[in-house]
Amino acid sequence: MVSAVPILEARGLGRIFTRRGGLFAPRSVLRAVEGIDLELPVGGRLAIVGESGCGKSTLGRLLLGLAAPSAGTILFESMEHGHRSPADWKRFRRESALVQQNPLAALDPQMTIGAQVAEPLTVHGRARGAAAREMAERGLVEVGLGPEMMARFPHQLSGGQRQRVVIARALVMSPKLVVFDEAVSALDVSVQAQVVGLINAQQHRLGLSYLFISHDLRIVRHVADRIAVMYLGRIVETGPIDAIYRAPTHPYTQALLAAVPRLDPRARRPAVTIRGEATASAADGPGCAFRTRCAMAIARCASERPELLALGDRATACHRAGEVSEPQRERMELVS
Ligand SMILES: Nc1ncnc2c1ncn2[C@@H]1O[C@H](COP(=O)(O)OP(=O)(O)OP(=O)(O)O)[C@@H](O)[C@H]1O
Repeated sequence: MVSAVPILEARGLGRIFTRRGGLFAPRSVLRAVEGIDLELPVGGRLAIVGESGCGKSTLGRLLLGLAAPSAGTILFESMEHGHRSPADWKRFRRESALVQQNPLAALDPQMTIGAQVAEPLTVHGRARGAAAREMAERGLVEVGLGPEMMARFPHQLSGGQRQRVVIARALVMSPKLVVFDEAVSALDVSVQAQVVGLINAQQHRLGLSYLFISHDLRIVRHVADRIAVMYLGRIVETGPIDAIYRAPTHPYTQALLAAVPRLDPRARRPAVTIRGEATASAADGPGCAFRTRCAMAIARCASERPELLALGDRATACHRAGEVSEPQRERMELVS
């Protein structure tokens, strides 16, 4: 059951990276994340999607306080990150977790699986010794791994088993908030399905609130209630996942979904990619950052940045939102 009270909120969130210039190149500023507003209700499951480099990981790290924002505020359980004392940060660290793509990099090759899953419990003073080991073993069983895994080392496990270990370690503290950042992207399709099932089961069991960051639109449908589509640092469309998949209104979301033919097994569309690439410079200036790749762009798109405007429980940042008809959409796919 999803509560209406947000556990996590972001307002006007931004992160700038300054790139040092070379001999002939001036310093440049990259707006990796800009103007992000979002709310995650207790028990909410929000997917963040978009192409590589659009700022998804940076957003996840900002929300977890692992990177400092250049602008905006983040509130977890109504407390601003910027106002946290060291003790408040400690509590937040206990109550939040990040699960990343590469389990081998996340695990220590020299430590047994049992010791690694128990580690957060001892580090945060929750349990130690036999009690911590028992909780770790239970955590492993909950992600479908037998107690015999306790004594093994990461290299003795398959990729899917290692990712389960990473999830067990993230969940052993019963966190309230988890950011899954491309958490299943490196796994085989069948293992992906198992891990997605596991995430769903654990979410249900713990009443977790989470962000699920992915570039893979086939997967997010199975793990999220709402979706936010990012393009060059900004959210361009957001809303309930079923409604957005059924009727996307932003041309970028439409193109992303059109590029995933297997979303709808009845559709016999070829896999297509959106023409061109997202270039960071397109986000500078007054217009829409997507206009250079958009088959629907008009003069206004170059002169005026579309705001993220709400319509009911969804919102879109496009001057031509919702104008695209089914036949036009087919043509758009052919253009790309
Ligand atoms: N520490 C950093 N210093 C400089 N630029 C950075 C840094 N971290 C990220 N960036 C840049 O910020 C932009 C957003 O990166 P980010 O990793 O958040 O995107 P992403 O959508 O998660 O992409 P991917 O899926 O490829 O990880 C990219 O252009 C990236 O090169």
